[in-house]
Amino acid sequence: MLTSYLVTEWTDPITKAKGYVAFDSVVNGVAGGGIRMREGVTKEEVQRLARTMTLKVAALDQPIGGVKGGIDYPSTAPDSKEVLKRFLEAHKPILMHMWGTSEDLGTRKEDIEHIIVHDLGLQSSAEALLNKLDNKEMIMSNLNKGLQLSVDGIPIVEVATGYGVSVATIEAVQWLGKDINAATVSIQGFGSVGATTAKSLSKEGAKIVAVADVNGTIFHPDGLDIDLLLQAKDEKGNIHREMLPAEYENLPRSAWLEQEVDVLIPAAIADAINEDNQSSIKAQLIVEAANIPVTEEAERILFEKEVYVIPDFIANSGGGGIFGALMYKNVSPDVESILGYLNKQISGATKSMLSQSAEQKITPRQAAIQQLDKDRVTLSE
Ligand SMILES: NC(=O)c1ccc[n+]([C@@H]2O[C@H](COP(=O)([O-])OP(=O)(O)OC[C@H]3O[C@@H](n4cnc5c(N)ncnc54)[C@H](O)[C@@H]3O)[C@@H](O)[C@H]2O)c1
Repeated sequence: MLTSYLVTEWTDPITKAKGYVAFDSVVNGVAGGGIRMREGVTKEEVQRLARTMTLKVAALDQPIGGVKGGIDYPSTAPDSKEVLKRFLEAHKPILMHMWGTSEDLGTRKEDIEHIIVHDLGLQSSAEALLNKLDNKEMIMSNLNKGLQLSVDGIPIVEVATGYGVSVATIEAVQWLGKDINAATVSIQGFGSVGATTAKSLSKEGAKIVAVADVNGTIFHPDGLDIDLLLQAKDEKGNIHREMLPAEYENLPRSAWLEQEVDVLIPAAIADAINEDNQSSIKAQLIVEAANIPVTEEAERILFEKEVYVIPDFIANSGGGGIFGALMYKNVSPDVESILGYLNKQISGATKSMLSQSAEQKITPRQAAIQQLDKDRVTLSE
């Protein structure tokens, strides 16, 4: 049973939806982490996600703890923004003093920022974190400038997560003695993380042969045209099949996992790879773009079969890394500096994690945790 530093439980007075905020750790009185909205989210899932946040902020050397919010409600419901608003209103005191937040699965940064600034009257969704800094005004101005940047029309926070996943993938593929230009990839999820990962990896020359969204897997052995998929996707990450070429095959939702590819990238749900389906995996490398997409037991079994999992708190740290870069690392608010910082950070962490994993015959996750500051990540089970 996972224990957290602090957990709130909330019930929406109108829909009766449940919501949770789990602080896994608090450093300097504050913690950072996004809000997930999905039907079926449990307190335990939120606590596990908060644990990942503790590891992520420690890996990025940010002076904050790890927290996560979760609302058990369908993000596609017409009143989902109203539910999100009531959840944020109820947590206003925590947002003012302890919790810097952002988006996650099923929520959008613009919606969260809009509610926090316009409805709650705070300065920013990162207010609690900014209040701890001496030069708050200057950093807030850099943060606002940085967060407004975009690449090819896609907001930098989204681009950065996918970019970071692709940096970790390239390092790991090289470590396995392969070239990214010759690598084939299958991705679960085509929302903000899956789509930007696909875009970034295809730019680097990888061949994305399969992409799954909630409606099934789209497959083509010669590789999918990612720009076309991006045009065919809506803001929830649903791909409109009628906009795709007839030769693209429509396979069941689970087919993404079974493909003969070099790399699998789960970029959607928790526990996507588990004890029951891990035996169908043919890839040698799994890069966790989603949070907690591989169960502990599946990871252990796969490692025995020399299938390596690059952990979420290294691979998908790019989005959170931007906040850290602009708030704590003095990185200037332009695309080149931000992506350059993330590249150095994530490729360095991936390389040293993999060499320690090989040297000590431990999983990449165990190696990465060993490399973190013990005081930050002494976790209670
Ligand atoms: N958004 C971020 O900044 C961010 C950063 C780091 C990690 N993450 C993690 O990445 C994951 C995805 O987040 P997102 O923001 O891209 O979500 P999103 O809501 O934008 O997209 C989710 C995608 O997954 C697909 N999907 C949902 N259920 C599925 C299923 N059962 N099978 C196949 N596909 C399914 C949806 O169709 C959609 O394409 C989450 O685990 C999240 O915690 C998000």
